[in-house]
Amino acid sequence: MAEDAAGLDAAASTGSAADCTEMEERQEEENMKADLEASLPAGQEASAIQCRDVCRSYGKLNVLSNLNLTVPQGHIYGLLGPSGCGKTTLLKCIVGTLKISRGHISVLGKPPAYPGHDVPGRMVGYMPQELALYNEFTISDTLTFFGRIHGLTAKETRARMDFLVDFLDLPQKHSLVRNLSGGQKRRVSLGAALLQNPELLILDEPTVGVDPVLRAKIWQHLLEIVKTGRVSIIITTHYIEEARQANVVGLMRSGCLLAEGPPDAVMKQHSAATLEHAFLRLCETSDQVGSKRGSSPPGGPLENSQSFESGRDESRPILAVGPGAAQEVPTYSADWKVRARHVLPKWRNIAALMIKTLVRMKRMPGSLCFQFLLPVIQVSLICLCIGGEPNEIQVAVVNNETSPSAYSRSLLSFLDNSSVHQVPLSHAEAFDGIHNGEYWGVIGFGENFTSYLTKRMMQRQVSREVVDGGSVHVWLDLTNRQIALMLQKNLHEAFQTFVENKLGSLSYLVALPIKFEEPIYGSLNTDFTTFVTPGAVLSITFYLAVGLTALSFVLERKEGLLDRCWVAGVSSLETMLAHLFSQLFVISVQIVLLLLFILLVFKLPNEGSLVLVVVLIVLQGITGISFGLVISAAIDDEQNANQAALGIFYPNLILSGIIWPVECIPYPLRYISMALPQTYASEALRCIMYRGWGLSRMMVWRGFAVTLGWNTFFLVLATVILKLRS
Ligand SMILES: Nc1ncnc2c1ncn2[C@@H]1O[C@H](COP(=O)(O)OP(=O)(O)OP(=O)(O)O)[C@@H](O)[C@H]1O
Repeated sequence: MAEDAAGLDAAASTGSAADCTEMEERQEEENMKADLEASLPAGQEASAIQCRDVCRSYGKLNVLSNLNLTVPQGHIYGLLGPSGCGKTTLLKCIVGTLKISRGHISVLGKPPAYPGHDVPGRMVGYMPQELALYNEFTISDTLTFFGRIHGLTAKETRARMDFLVDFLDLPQKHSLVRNLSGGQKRRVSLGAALLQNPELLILDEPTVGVDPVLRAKIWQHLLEIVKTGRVSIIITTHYIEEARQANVVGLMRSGCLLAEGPPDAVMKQHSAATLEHAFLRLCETSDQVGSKRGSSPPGGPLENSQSFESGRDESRPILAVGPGAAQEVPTYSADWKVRARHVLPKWRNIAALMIKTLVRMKRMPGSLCFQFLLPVIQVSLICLCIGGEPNEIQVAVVNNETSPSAYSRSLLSFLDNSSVHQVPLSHAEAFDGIHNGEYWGVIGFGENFTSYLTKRMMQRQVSREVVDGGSVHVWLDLTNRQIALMLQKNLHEAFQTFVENKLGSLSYLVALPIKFEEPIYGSLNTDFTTFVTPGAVLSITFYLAVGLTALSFVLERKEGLLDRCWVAGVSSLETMLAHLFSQLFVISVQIVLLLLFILLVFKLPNEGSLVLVVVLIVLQGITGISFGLVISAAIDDEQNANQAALGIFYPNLILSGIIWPVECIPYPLRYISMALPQTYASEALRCIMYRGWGLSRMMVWRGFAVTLGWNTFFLVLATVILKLRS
């Protein structure tokens, strides 16, 4: 506390002797530069990283404000600062996973992600703050995966792996990452950053959760690898004192660099015995000057820090190292071939990512089986439970005829007994029962039904009483339309069979004057299942692909895996293509199983080309993957991603005419329905399967065209969102 108070006093006296202090500071800066230059081995004055006037904000929150930082070549740079001051953000800007809003960054001679530059790529080893490891991988899988991306041969990877397992004191290399302790996982993550012997190491808190002995060993290794002068390291740590081993430290606060220089020089300048005290003094001085200037704009400490030290360049740290902020930004150029190569996807990376997905699938056999079987289960449930004939429908029968040869008995015998269960009752019991919900209908016959019906059949003119008495009277509970319709249909069919039985060739005399000829397409027995299934197959394929894609990407981003792969040199396009190809494998198996079930088990007809059927379903799967990519590009959190995927499920299912014909949708909504990915596609699939149509028919090619259109739109949208958000 005494020291803190002294620091505050010193800061207070700064204002009264401003000129004097300024001169002293300049002198100190000169001394610092001299110290740093003296610490540089000959020929290493070049800088590995240069940040000039770097600004970066998240929305309205300014995280980096005119930050200047220089990491000399062949040095360890310890970046220190309190939690939330912007260290991780700065590192992400340096490796290129975040774009800066203003300023200039040069990493190993060029801006990050510059065409033809290997940053991100092989030149940089990045250990993010998150563990960023695949839990289903073993240590060996993890290092092999990054080895593949960096283009190491299997032999090189093995040699490095053996060294790193030994050096980082890792468990057996066949241990699963998910079974490792927190500290062991961090060491695997560090191993992945060190794997390819990069020229630049960017380590975000590599020693958190690591025991002091291993921490010392890691620092010793870092000091050793920089000795050659080829490797430069920037490291953040919460253990401020361990940064004394760094060649240069940068003290950061509220998005600005307060000081930068060799640790001893920083401590000397602030008459502090430890780096922690030096940092405390710097903060106090910064606060003093800030409050003296009265410049406390709203927006929190990040903005306050911009007004550090009155009368000097705000962006300049107290102890600048290397070229000043005013240095001109160099211009870079790359010819079109390099630019084209930079944009084109690398098959090596795509293959590495696909192998990664396959290895993960292999490690999760339960989940893979579920993925394969889920669509089959869903479509089986649809075929079994939707559109079939109701069974054992309870119907009350009030028959006032008693004779065993009565027509009423004969007619009732033609009623399908498996679907209609007849319960003979008295008039009162029957109506009590239907009012109590025990029966779906009451079928009534008058006592003269047989004689009246005979008269109706034989005589040209009959009275109204004869017509009424010779009719079957039916009272229905129409609250369930499907059951009521089935009862009506069964009664009509029973009557038709009865008439044919009684009148034989003369039955046409009592037939309705409407004759349904052989159907042009489909069969007379077509049920609702036949209508629903094609659309359901498309919808199932689409949604499973949406779910898998959206969730896997959101989770990978959340765990820092996407960033880590990007820094290793994998582009967003390569990630998307690899995901698309590996998902295509899953979709293909799903589709084969789906088709086997609907065509062979549930015997749905397919009059058209099986190739067209398969291609259309695969394209719908790709639409699902593309839509999943849009969700994962736009949404960071898995809960929101889930909600987005589920949120569109029901409206899309209803509006696409999958469970009920589009013709029933009222007009303003019909336009939306027509634009949806599955409306015309379902229609096209029905046309192929039931009408045997090919691509020459508009209703078929329109389904393909709309699906391809959506695929393109979703993929472009996902790419644009990813670009805008990086
Ligand atoms: N994706 C983001 N969206 C919005 N704000 C963010 C985001 N990432 C970081 N921030 C904010 O930016 C500020 C700096 O965060 P950053 O992670 O760079 O700090 P840090 O110095 O690395 O902290 P720590 O030492 O705790 O890791 C914090 O206020 C944080 O809340």
